[in-house]
Amino acid sequence: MIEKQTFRDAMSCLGAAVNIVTTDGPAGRAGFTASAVCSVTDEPPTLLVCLNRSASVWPIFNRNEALCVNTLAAGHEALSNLFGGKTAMTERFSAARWRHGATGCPQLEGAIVSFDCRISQVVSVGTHDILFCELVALERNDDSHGLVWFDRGYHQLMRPAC
Ligand SMILES: NC(=O)C1=CN([C@@H]2O[C@H](COP(=O)(O)OP(=O)(O)OC[C@H]3O[C@@H](n4cnc5c(N)ncnc54)[C@H](O)[C@@H]3O)[C@@H](O)[C@H]2O)C=CC1
Ligand SMILES: Cc1cc2nc3c(=O)[nH]c(=O)nc-3n(C[C@H](O)[C@H](O)[C@H](O)COP(=O)(O)O)c2cc1C
Repeated sequence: MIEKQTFRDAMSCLGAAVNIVTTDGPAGRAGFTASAVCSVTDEPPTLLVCLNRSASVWPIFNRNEALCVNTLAAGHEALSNLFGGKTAMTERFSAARWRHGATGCPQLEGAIVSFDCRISQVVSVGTHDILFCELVALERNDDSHGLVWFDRGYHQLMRPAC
């Protein structure tokens, strides 16, 4: 049996994009930072987000049935920490500018890419819900540099000079 801490230490070796996942709808507005985001299939275009059921935002995502994955750019480190927990929702959202896409979920101005989605399926595994999200619309910003969560810290990724 692998200990939880041993698993986490190993997972900290996997670099991942950092995202602010937002929702809005009948249950209200919410957002949280997530590195557990992954492409699933391109027919239909679908990604997944893993959300801890003990997070304060879980009941809101569970009821709204739509979300937007906003992939963060270099310079978004403080915003990522703000959405990383223990902060009031109004404080999180007042720290940035947002647009509203097809689903009505908040899209972060300056995100590298925003995936506006409907939640198509939810599977519970252990402490988390895996939210399968079918793409409705997307917005890209090809000018900013990237941001990765690796070894418990942020690392900026420069685009190659052309
Ligand atoms: N999948 C998740 O729920 C993740 C949660 N976090 C949370 O952010 C905070 C800071 O994380 P780190 O500085 O990276 O240190 P950490 O030691 O808590 O986590 C190291 C790595 O383990 C994985 N991990 C952490 N908590 C997990 C969870 N509850 N379930 C599944 N995988 C998990 C992630 O890949 C994470 O980067 C912690 O509170 C952590 O729980 C961070 C990354 C992913
Ligand atoms: C870099 C980073 C990545 C995270 N990734 C995830 C994730 O993939 N899934 C998740 O459920 N929580 C993740 N978290 C933790 C949530 O952002 C946090 O639990 C969420 O903001 C809810 O906190 P609250 O219960 O205080 O509102 C991450 C936190 C950080 C700082």
